[in-house]
Amino acid sequence: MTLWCGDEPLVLASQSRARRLLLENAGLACEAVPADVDERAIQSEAGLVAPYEVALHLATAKARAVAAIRPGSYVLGADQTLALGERMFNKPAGRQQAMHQLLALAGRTHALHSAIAVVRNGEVLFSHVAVAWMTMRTLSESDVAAYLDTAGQAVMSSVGAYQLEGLGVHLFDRIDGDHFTILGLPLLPLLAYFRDARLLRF
Ligand SMILES: Nc1nc2c(ncn2[C@@H]2O[C@H](COP(=O)(O)OP(=O)(O)OP(=O)(O)O)[C@@H](O)[C@H]2O)c(=O)[nH]1
Repeated sequence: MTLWCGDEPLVLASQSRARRLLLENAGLACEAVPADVDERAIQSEAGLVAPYEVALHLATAKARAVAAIRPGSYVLGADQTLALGERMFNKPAGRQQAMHQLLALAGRTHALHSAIAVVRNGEVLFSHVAVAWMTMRTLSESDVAAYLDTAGQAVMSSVGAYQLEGLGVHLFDRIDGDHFTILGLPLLPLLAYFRDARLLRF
């Protein structure tokens, strides 16, 4: 059963399991078609530096890339950036980088910008950027090592090296923002758009 009632399917232009599960748990069956794009090259060519602009530009680029090979479909692209002051982080390449990133974030507040864009036949029908402010506990190197030992390889799939709905919750003192934004998909404004566009059964 799906709540999607569009005359064409919903396609998620993302490899993210978290994003796909958020949509499926909301009753929106979708086809996942990761966008085959070079995110760093797109960001560099656009000359963007503001975290929310980077997230929006990449989400739109991913949606456009998949919409070009799925004519007629409603294609949802998404992207999340993590910023600590002027410094932006990407997904850690391995344990050592995850250790360094988490020690840099510890005891401070970083911003997660999550952007979404819906593209159909080359037209951007909807886009949105949301931000969450994440205040991490003061952590020692042994604290981070124990976390990484326990959380394992999964941390490499998140831009901040944590899954908030999992063991990542132990890293934080305070969170200001929407749960879905933190997981990388601002679901409430997306559902509002789909509802207004009469693409949902209710
Ligand atoms: N489960 C979970 N995933 C998170 C959390 N925070 C960030 N993420 C994931 O971290 C990833 C952010 O990297 P992105 O570049 O936006 O997305 P991606 O995983 O590379 O996938 P694409 O959309 O194909 O680019 C996304 O998959 C988010 O869902 C969290 O707290 N929990």
